[in-house]
Amino acid sequence: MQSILPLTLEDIEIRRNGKRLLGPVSWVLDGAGISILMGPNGSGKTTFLRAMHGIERISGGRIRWAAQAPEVQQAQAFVFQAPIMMRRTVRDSIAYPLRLRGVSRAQARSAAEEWAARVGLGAALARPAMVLSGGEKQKLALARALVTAPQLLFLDEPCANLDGRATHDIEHILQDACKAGTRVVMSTHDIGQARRLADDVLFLHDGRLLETAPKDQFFTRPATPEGAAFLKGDLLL
Ligand SMILES: Nc1ncnc2c1ncn2[C@@H]1O[C@H](COP(=O)(O)OP(=O)(O)OP(=O)(O)O)[C@@H](O)[C@H]1O
Repeated sequence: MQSILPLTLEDIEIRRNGKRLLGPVSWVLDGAGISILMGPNGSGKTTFLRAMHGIERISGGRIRWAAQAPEVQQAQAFVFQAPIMMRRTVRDSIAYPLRLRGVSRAQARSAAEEWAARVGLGAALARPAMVLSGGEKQKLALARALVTAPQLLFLDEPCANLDGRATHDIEHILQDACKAGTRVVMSTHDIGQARRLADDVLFLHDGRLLETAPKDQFFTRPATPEGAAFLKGDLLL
């Protein structure tokens, strides 16, 4: 399949009710690895991820992909902070994106079982997805996203409801997905997680992309006073 990357953002801006939520932001998403969005609450991380994924109306600027619409949609996935569950079992929920892509029922079920085991839901295959705990829903959402081996995966705070063990497992799954060729872009509040996972960091403040830097550079020599203050744990007003 043709690569959907690079994704080029040219001065994109998002405004709602006269308020600027994001932008203007320019960025090119390409290559391999894990990019991590950091920034204080309300700095625009979720809005930025949603804009790239194509589910946020753009008020200005341009978004360009290297491929056409159907491929672009099929080759990417998004794990939401509060994933929406279907009225299906865990097994069928994970199998669903494959069924949509025309994979046979038997193959989809077998891939779903493999992914359920990988995210630690192997014992929950027959349970309704709706009754899972918050952390289990996040794991299911990750399995449902990765079962199609997407070229590009967006995640919004994927470990927000998870304990240390589950976070560790998810981080390894993301690193494996990355090695298998999935480009990952995610937000996190957890500076430790960014240090563990990031290849590069995008630092947002007040809807503006203040820094884009390789991880080591951002953590040792942030280029802006806001970035430095954020890393020190100061409140950014
Ligand atoms: N649909 C909307 N209409 C109006 N304002 C919105 C809308 N969605 C988000 N906002 C506002 O846009 C700003 C950016 O929100 P966003 O959720 O993108 O930030 P964030 O960095 O992801 O925050 P957090 O870390 O708290 O999840 C916030 O001030 C938020 O209140």
